[in-house]
Parts: sequence; structure tokens; C-alpha cells
Amino acid sequence: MTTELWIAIAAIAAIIIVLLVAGTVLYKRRQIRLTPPPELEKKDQSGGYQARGGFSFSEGASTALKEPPSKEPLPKSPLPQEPPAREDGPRVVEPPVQPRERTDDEGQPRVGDDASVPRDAPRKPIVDVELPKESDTETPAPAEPEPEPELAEELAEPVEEAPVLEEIEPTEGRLNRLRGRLSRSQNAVGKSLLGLLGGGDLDEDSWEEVEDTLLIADLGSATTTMIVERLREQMVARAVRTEAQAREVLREVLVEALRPELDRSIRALPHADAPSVMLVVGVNGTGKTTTTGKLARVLVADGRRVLLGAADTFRAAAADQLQTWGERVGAETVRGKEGADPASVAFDAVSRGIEAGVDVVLVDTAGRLHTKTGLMDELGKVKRVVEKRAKVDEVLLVLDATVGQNGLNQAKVFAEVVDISGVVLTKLDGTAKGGIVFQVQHQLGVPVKLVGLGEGADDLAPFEPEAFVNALL
Ligand SMILES: Nc1nc2c(ncn2[C@@H]2O[C@H](COP(=O)(O)OP(=O)(O)OP(=O)(O)O)[C@@H](O)[C@H]2O)c(=O)[nH]1
Repeated sequence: MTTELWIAIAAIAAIIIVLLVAGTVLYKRRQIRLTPPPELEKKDQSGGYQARGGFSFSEGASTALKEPPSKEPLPKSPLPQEPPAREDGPRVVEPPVQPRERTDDEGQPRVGDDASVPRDAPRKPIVDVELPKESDTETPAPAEPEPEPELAEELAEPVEEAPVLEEIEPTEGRLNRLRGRLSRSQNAVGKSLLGLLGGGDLDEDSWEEVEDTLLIADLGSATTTMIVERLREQMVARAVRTEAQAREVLREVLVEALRPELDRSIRALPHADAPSVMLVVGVNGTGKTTTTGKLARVLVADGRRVLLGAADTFRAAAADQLQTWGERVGAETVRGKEGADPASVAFDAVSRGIEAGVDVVLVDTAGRLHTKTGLMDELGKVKRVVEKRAKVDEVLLVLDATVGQNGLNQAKVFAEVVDISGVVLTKLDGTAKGGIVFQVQHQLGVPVKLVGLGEGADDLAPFEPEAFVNALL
């Protein structure tokens, strides 16, 4: 072999070595390799959902008050009239407005379902009993013999005790107290994300797993794609090399996806000449009545005078339930007869609220609505009619976090019917799919303002993106 040939072989070998080195360097630059921190950090396993503040209330845009109700009769929904009292003893009166046949699809009706019998059927007629005149009460009734003492005890009507006003838990730092509730359900998502992003090389398979984790947590495909793209982009741009850096990027990307800049204050502050008016809407069973009650407590604790309107007239128990919530904090409840026009009850409640000079009127509406037209008629009318008396400042849509995509589809229909201004995500304590928060905001275009984290009276907290993500991670 000649010297030239040896030189040529050596040159080729040198070129191959240079190419190999350059290739490896380029590959390593593109590859995200995370090195674990030198010492394993001892982390608070409970999630650490730390609330920085309490509930934030604001005043809605200025309101144009109309004339008092006597001057402005309701065009379409006259208030249910009491039948005139008759002198000839007790009689049976049919309810003034017959409730329509409603579907009750295991308590979770879906938009578009056909009508069927509601869960509370059959309904009892209302017995109208003539009240004794004042003069009658003074003369003892002679006919009935005195019952035996023990029997008298049994027959005695239970004495209605004045409701005892409850202590309301301070609203400040409420998320902090409820931290365990949220973290129990959300931990799985956070842990698997950190597990994926915190260990070794991030190849295509790892990113697919990240995507799957987000999808399983109910973030939806659009939000998932957006988050994964942003994560990849940020990890490369910031040359992330350690687990701590990865955690920080993940935290920032998730917070950003929750749009912390949105106004999440509850428009509950009164106007100069009228109370603030809030409608609580949503499919039945999502927690509307409970949320209305919890919100009333928060407002009372904040020193506000609250009036409740039980416009869910399809189920007598719903009005009872709301009234009980009101009594527990000393708030008056305006209710109509079962099956009455929800719009007229809502109108009545707002009128009463103006008359009584309260700060805020919370109206609980019915969600047992099955066709979009029915929903439009019902809910649209409630809002229109109420606005004859005062401006509606806030329409809160209550959404059950455990229901997932179906619940979101229903929510979209509500959002098309009334302009919702905020979402309350309930039952976040009972699901590992808290990712619905991301989707709700993305798809409905309104902020999640409150979260329900339990069945307890004070298990309602303001939603704070940063606190939520911190708990997640
Ligand atoms: N775990 C949990 N349960 C909740 C939460 N919010 C409400 N609930 C429960 O959900 C159930 C339904 O709540 P309601 O307030 O009656 O629901 P609704 O939407 O008013 O229902 P209808 O009156 O039938 O229209 C009740 O058992 C509540 O205690 C929450 O944040 N967490």
C-alpha cells in the first residue's frame, strides 16, 4: 500500500469521526434530557392549594331601573293569582299552572331528549283551607272533647322553632382550608405529568404520553394540543435541563392556559338605586341550588343583605331546599307555587329585593329543560322579565365537573341561550378530571369564577388559576 493511500484512509477516517461527533452534538442539543435534582425534595403531598385572597366582588355596569311593578305589569307572565277565598268551607283547588311533562333521564336530562314524567310526579293538589277570622279565635271551639293528657301530647302540633342563624366560615383563605379536597382528585394528573417531564429523555413517546395524560384528565383535544405545543416550544427555547426547570415551565404553561388575566370577580355589589341581580343557571343536579345557598352565605359573611329567588318551580323540594339555605343565614326567600312560571317568580324576587333594599338578589333557576327551544323560551324569558325591573349583573352557569364532555355540551347550549358571565365548577372534590376547567374556559369563552369542593355549606371557593395549578403540581 502506498503512503498516499494511507493518507487518504486516514483523512476519510478523520472526516467520519468529525461527522459522528457533530451528529451527536446536534442530536443532544435537540434532545431534552432532564437531570434529577441532587437531593429528593420532600414535597407536601396534600397539594398545597393556597388561596392568596378571598372572594372578589365587583359592581356590574350601571343599571336602568324601570317603574315599580304596579305601573309596569308583566306582559307575558302574570304572577299566579290566588283564587278568591270562599265562605263555604275547605275546597280543593288545582294548581294554577300545570307543570309541563318533563324528561327525567336519571336526574341528568340531556338537551334534545323527549319529554316524559318528571321524577316528582304525581303531584298533590293544593288544599285551600279557610283561615279562622280573628274574632273566631277568641271563642273556644266547643265540639271537640278534651283529649287525654298523653294523647294530647301526641296530637300536639310540633312547635316551629325560630331558625338558628349559623356561623359562616370566614371567606378569606378558603381555598387554603379546602386544599386537601382538590388535591385528592387532581394529584394523579399532576404526578403523572411531573413523572413524565421529570425523568430522563423526552422523546416522541414521552410527549405522546403527556398528551394522553392531559386527554384522560378531560382537557380536551384542542387544549391538550395547545398545551403540548407550548410546552415543547418553551422547553427547547429555555434549554430546560433539570426537573426543577421542567416543573417551572409546566407550571407557567398551565397557568397561562387558564388565562389568569380574566376578570373573575363576582358582580354582586349593589348599584346606587338597585340591588345586584344574579341568575344561577344549569342542568338540574349539577348543584345550582347548593351553589346559590353557598354563595348567599359568602355574601352574608361579607356583610351583604341577600334575597333568594326560588325560580326552580319544577320541584317543590328545590324551593324548600333554597329556603332552608336562606333561613340558615337569615336571608329572605321569595318562592312561587310548584309549577308556577319561573319568570314571574324571578320578577317577584327582584321586585321584593328592590323594595326591601337588599344588596343582591340571587335567583336559582330550573334546569330541567330538554329542547333548545324550551330552554330559550324558559331561560330567555326569565332574563327578559327580570330586566324589566333591574339589570341582570351576573349569569353564573353551574357545571358538574364529574360529568365531563356531556356536561360541557349541555353547558354550550345554555351559553347560547343566555349570555353567561361566569362558570361555577362543582364537585371538583369528586373527580380526577379537573382538566375540564381548561376546556370550559376555552370552549365557553367565560372564566371559571368559583369552584365547589364539597357538600358542606362552606365548601365553595374562588377560582384562582395559580393556586389551582400549584395544587395540581
Ligand atoms: N361533592 C360535592 N357535591 C356537591 C357539590 N355541589 C353540590 N353537590 C351535591 O350535588 C347534589 C345536587 O345539588 P343541587 O344543588 O340539588 O342541584 P340542582 O342543580 O339545584 O338540582 P335540581 O334542584 O334538581 O335542579 C346535592 O347532593 C349536593 O349536595 C360539590 O361541590 N361537591
